[in-house]
Amino acid sequence: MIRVGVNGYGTIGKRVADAVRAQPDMEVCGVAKRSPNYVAVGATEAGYPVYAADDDRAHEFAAAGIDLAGSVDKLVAESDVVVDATPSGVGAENRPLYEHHDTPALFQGGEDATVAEVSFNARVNYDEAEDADYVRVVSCNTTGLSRFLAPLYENYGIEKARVTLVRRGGDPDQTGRGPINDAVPDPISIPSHHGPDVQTIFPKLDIDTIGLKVPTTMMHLHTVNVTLENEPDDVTEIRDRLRSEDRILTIPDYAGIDGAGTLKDFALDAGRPRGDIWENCVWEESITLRGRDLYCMQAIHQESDVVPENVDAIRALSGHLTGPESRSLTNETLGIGFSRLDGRESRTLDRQTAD
Ligand SMILES: NC(=O)C1=CN([C@@H]2O[C@H](COP(=O)(O)OP(=O)(O)OC[C@H]3O[C@@H](n4cnc5c(N)ncnc54)[C@H](OP(=O)(O)O)[C@@H]3O)[C@@H](O)[C@H]2O)C=CC1
Ligand SMILES: O=C(OP(=O)(O)O)[C@H](O)COP(=O)(O)O
Repeated sequence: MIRVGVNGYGTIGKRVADAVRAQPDMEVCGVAKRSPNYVAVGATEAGYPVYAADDDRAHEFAAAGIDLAGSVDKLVAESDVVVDATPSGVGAENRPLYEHHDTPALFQGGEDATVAEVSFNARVNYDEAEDADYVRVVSCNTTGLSRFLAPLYENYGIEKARVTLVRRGGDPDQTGRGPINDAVPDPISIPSHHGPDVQTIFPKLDIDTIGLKVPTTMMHLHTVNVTLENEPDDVTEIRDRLRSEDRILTIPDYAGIDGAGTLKDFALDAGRPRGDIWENCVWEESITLRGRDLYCMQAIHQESDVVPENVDAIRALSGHLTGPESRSLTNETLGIGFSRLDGRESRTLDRQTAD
């Protein structure tokens, strides 16, 4: 059993902890939290030993009636691997703690790429993490782009990728974020950090990215334009390649899923925990070919798409399963890949091919 400690139990940390607990070869040895709020209460109710991320605030946990198992130092010492899911920049400050205990660690996409030896995506470069002690799981948007680009890169070659990222303003629990009535270039300069970040996964890829923020908490939405090196036979060939990817959910036109709202409703109806959508969500109708130019739109659930990647990165660091074995086990245990939309045809796309 791989003993996993989770340092930072927020949006990402709590999801990673639950996903780790679902694995037959892993156990959660504890989670570190800074504030004794409702999320900390949830951790105790879920049965996770709670450790203090900040010793100076330990007395606040006692006052709130939350028993602590110790300080984060003890959690790191007892873990085989630590998943650091603290806010951007804090992970880098924590790295000396992991080094001190000789404990391998994962960092998240809010950290600079220099925080770790390898930036990770399970579909593309699992093997590179096998010899590493410190791995960074790239951000939600970068994960979504890497999954989408991988089959295109492998099968056709990519001359150039151009992506506009319509970014959610904040997560549902981030009550202070916005905008609340605007569409804001973010960043206003081009490229956004996502292009260079994708290049930490595909070092030779030519990609430009543009970002803006809008007033929603649900999902990010990408418009993607890829100039392929070799022309596919037709658009259904692309659709079928995307369909065969384990962490891409393709949405047929009949489904009536017209945006992030219906996607979230679909996930809740399907009984997904917290309404999470671990897969990229690609609208089949949007897949369009003009010669070697491919156009497409996809939605990315920012709170959850990196969760299976964290699970696979833990295995990569521990080195006891291959990438395909790990991905398949993670998918099976979390329920990734099953969709009640499977096997249904998209009328519009088939018409487009017939034309
Ligand atoms: N949210 C998202 O959409 C995504 C986030 N990421 C990345 O994941 C990482 C975590 O983000 P997210 O889960 O959203 O963050 P949250 O703010 O939701 O959670 C952060 C957690 O870290 C704890 N924490 C805060 N400050 C410290 C500190 N100084 N030392 C130790 N622990 C601390 C918080 O504790 P407390 O609440 O008790 O203060 C909380 O438990 C970031 O790198 C982010 O960029 C990646 C993909 C998507
Ligand atoms: O990793 C994320 O997005 P990103 O890929 O735009 O950096 C998360 O959605 C966090 O984004 P935030 O930096 O807007 O909180």
